[in-house]
Amino acid sequence: MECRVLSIQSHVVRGYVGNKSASFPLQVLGFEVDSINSVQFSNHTGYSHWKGQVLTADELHVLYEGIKLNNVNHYDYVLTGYTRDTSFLEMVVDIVQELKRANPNLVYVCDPVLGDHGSMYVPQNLHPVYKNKVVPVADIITPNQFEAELLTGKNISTEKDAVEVMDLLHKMGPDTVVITSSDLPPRLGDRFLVSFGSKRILMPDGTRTTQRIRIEVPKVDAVFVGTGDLFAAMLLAWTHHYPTDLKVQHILNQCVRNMAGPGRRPSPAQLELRMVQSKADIEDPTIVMEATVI
Ligand SMILES: Nc1ncnc2c1ncn2[C@@H]1O[C@H](COP(=O)(O)OP(=O)(O)O)[C@@H](O)[C@H]1O
Ligand code: PXP
Repeated sequence: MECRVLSIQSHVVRGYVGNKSASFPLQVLGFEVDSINSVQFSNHTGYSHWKGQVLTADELHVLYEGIKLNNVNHYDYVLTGYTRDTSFLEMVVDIVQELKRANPNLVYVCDPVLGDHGSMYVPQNLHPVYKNKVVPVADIITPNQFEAELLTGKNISTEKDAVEVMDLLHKMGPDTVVITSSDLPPRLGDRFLVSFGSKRILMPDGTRTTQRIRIEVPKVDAVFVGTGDLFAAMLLAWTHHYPTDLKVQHILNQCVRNMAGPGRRPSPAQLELRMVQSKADIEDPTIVMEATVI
């Protein structure tokens, strides 16, 4: 059956971030993707120069009205990433709420793109909008450590802190929280990357429980931009196909490990392609990694 995603993220002429990183892998996995470009930039903002346009809230509204007038505003998922404008982000919240009223089963996957490694790469005034308006309507969020700390006001220096931060994020709204990367010391050695996942689950007897995992995967010795966007898209895809499988993060990370042979640095495009392999393909028991229930 058709599964349709409304993806509101950046577009870049050169490179793979935002919709350029998320749409094609989702399409390969069988999703229909309707994309709205929150910005159209020459390249991502990590370059020395970048130029382009930012879509305003009014322009977003016009596009959404067009979809609505044709009565094709029926979505199973909304996926959002990079935005630069507060009123645009507020309009996204209005759209998500309206789409949820039309389809109460709609799942909103939000990558709260604010920054990384201690510095913001979007305007500061987006922070309160994510915290007070966007996160409360999201079902799945994928902050990195810096974003999780900003949203909760709590630093993560230990695994216990990470659990507390994920609990605080659950209290703000989302049932699924993934801290996609952290600076915590890996148990397997410093060439690994530590991330966390937490899911609030309604049990058959009506009680609620929280399942949490810590994942360590081999770190590729390079810095990527657009991996967060790709990650959020693939989390959407794999949680859709395997709704009860908490190992989704583990599976995704295996893809990254798979394409990184010794001494090889994958390009973002390769990374993108490897992340859409089938589940059977990527479950390779010879790969050294650790996923622990915490
Ligand atoms: N250097 C790396 N080595 C291995 N995997 C990586 C690396 N960088 C990113 N990833 C993968 O991409 C995911 C998202 O990356 P992250 O840097 O946390 O996102 P963001 O861009 O939002 O900060 C990680 O969970 C991991 O699976
Ligand atoms: C235009 C644009 N989109 C998206 C991103 C997000 O990239 P990532 O997936 O690495 O968080 C960035 C980060 O610089 C960006 O400049």
